Amino acid sequence: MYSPKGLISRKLSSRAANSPSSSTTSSSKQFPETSVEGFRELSHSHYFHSESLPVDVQRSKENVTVTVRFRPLSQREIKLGEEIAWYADGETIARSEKNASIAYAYDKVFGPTTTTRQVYDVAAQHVISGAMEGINGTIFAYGVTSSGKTHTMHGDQRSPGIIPLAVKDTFSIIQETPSREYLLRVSYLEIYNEVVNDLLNPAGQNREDAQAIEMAEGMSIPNDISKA
Ligand SMILES: Nc1ncnc2c1ncn2[C@@H]1O[C@H](COP(=O)(O)OP(=O)(O)OP(=O)(O)O)[C@@H](O)[C@H]1O
Repeated sequence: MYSPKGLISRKLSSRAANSPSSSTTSSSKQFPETSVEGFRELSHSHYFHSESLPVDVQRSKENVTVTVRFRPLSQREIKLGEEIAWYADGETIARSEKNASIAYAYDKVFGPTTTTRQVYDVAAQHVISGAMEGINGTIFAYGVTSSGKTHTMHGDQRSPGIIPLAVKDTFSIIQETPSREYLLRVSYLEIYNEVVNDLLNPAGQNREDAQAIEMAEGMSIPNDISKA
């Protein structure tokens, strides 16, 4: 369901302005070209895709939404004298610092001060509530190395990521709906260089399960529900 190197979802309305390889995108078939093109341009950001209902139903009638999150420069990058190359111009535009005429439009663009909670509320929460009502949904993050995918998806105790926030919401909904019986299955996967890694496999190369379990325990999920 989740990859710390990337996140996916279902309705896309990625629109890239001034990009030769992308125009208004209204179907998921056009998604790969549009997202990959934009992604390569945005080195300190990553895409956040969510399926199910769009971020803004009034504005978008697409099944897939694409959200961009810019992270702040790291201390190391600041020391190296690196500069911000792209910034969030308003709520939907990613604009080049060097050439203001180059801009890409998305369903939502978050700047470096945005919290993961805010990203979750806008771009992911509706996928979880939809899934609990039987609407299939997918959320994935996609971006270059160090763009912030793990920070957004996994997070830490201080700033829980999309996965722990989604798990918490899922169990809250279960708790609030005693008349219905739920069966939850959980997997934790990473797709890297087209290889799928099972992050819950103790023999796997890239284990993040210990940290994930620690975080889930810290979120006090009631015993009777966590065993369901
Ligand atoms: N929104 C943010 N605010 C503050 N720091 C961030 C943010 N996003 C990422 N970082 C920091 O940037 C660094 C790189 O982020 P992260 O490890 O999440 O990237 P990644 O895309 O998962 O990288 P990789 O593909 O190499 O696994 C980390 O130190 C992380 O804490």
